[in-house]
Amino acid sequence: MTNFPVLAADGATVTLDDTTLLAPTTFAVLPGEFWCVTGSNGSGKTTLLRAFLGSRSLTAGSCSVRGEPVDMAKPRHRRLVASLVEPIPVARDMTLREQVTLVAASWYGNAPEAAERAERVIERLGLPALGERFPHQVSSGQLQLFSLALTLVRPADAVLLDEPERHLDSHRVGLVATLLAERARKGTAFLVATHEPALVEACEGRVELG
Ligand SMILES: Nc1ncnc2c1ncn2[C@@H]1O[C@H](COP(=O)(O)OP(=O)(O)OP(=O)(O)O)[C@@H](O)[C@H]1O
Repeated sequence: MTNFPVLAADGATVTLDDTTLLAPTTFAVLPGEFWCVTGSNGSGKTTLLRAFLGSRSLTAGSCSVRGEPVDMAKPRHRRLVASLVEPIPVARDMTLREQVTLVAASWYGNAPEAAERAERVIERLGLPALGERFPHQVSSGQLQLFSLALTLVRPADAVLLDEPERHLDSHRVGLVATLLAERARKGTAFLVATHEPALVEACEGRVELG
C-alpha cells in the first residue's frame, strides 16, 4: 500500500458567526488504515465527516481526498468515497436484499458479481433471514445494519461512517468492527466517528476532538 493519504485534513476549521463547529484539525489516513474520530457531544465529529463530503464548507484549512479538494459533483469522487453520515433514502416497496443488490449492480454492473457481493455483505452483517422483508418490517438496529450494507456493498477507497454503532447491541457492534477491520486490511481507508469503545479499540489511528 502507498504512503499517499486517501483522506487528509490540514488545519480544517469550521466557524459560524462566533461559534466554532470544528477547531483546527490536521491528520492523514493512508490506504488500509482504520481511524476513529472521538470526542464529546458537539465536539465536531459529524462536521468533520461532512467536510469530507463537501456538505459543510470549511472556513479555514483544507480537506482532501487522494490529494484533491473534496468535490462530490465529480463522479470520480463519488466512486472514491462511500458514506453513512446522512440517512440513506430507502425504497418502501423493495426488499432489503433487492435494495442491496440494486446498489451493488449500480456500481459493478448487472452481473452475477453484483449479486454475490450483495449476498456476502448481507451475510456478514447477519441479515440473510431478513432479506425478503421490507424496511418497515425490521427493527431500528436491523435498519442500521441494512444502511451499513447499502454503504459497504459499494466500491470505495474511503468509507466515512457517523456512529455506526447506533441502535446496535454489543454482538452486532462486534460484527461491524470485524467487517470494517477486514475491509481496511484489503486497502480501504476508514474514518469513523464513534462513542463506542469496541470500535475505538479496533482502530489504528484516532482524531480526538474537543
Ligand atoms: N447549523 C448549525 N449552526 C450552529 N451551530 C451548529 C450547527 N450545526 C452544528 N452546530 C454546532 O456545531 C458543533 C459540532 O456539531 P457536530 O454535530 O459536528 O458534533 P458531534 O461531535 O458530531 O456531536 P455528537 O457526538 O453529539 O453527535 C456543536 O456544538 C453544534 O451545536
